[in-house]
Amino acid sequence: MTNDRLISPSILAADFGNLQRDIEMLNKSEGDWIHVDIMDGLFVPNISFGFPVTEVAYKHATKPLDVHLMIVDPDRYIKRFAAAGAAGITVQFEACPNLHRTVQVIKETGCRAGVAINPHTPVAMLVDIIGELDLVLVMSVNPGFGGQHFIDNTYKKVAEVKKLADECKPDLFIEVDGGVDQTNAGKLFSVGANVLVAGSAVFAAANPSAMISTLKHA
Ligand SMILES: O=C(CO)[C@@H](O)[C@H](O)COP(=O)(O)O
Ligand SMILES: [Fe+2]
Repeated sequence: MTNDRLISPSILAADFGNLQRDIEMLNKSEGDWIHVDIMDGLFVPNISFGFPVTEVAYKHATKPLDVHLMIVDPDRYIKRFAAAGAAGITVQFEACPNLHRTVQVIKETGCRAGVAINPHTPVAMLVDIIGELDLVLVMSVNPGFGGQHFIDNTYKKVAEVKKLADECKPDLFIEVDGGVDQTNAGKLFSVGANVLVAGSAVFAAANPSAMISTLKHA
């Protein structure tokens, strides 16, 4: 497995009536992680799901759970998501007034620590913390919903994260999330992303597993 072109399909777009089936499909696919979107109706204007669904995903998955917390005050729930099966936990920069402490709490659980930045948040806001992170997630839509249109300014931001990472954190995972499909995946990898999240592109495809392969080799 190469480490520079990972795909993290988002189960937000899965069929929740057939979640076990969809996770088993992901297990057999070329996908690397399984992206789990947690939305609280406060940080974002939508509620997705919480611990029970995360636990079901963990029970059936043979791949690491990549948990994306779009919630206010995430410190309250980090340990519980780790116990529910997260391998990595990503919090939103905009939801964390004491970000070093939050990252420390994630690391204490043994999970990979990630920070996501919204489309309007400059990459420069991460300068003083990037060395502590395992993953930076560049949001390419405003978080809260699947199926939104990819924001083109993301390419520039990914290149900026890559430049920073080359200076102080060469093994950083640089993840992109929102509106990722076969029209932008290749360019995202070429400007420095090494993990792509895809929900609608995968689960709306006639052959989701083949779409995962298409994205991975874009
Ligand atoms: O975090 C989010 C949305 O806020 C994502 O992870 C979505 O689940 C991606 O869905 P698509 O844009 O790929 O449909
Ligand atoms: Fe996400």
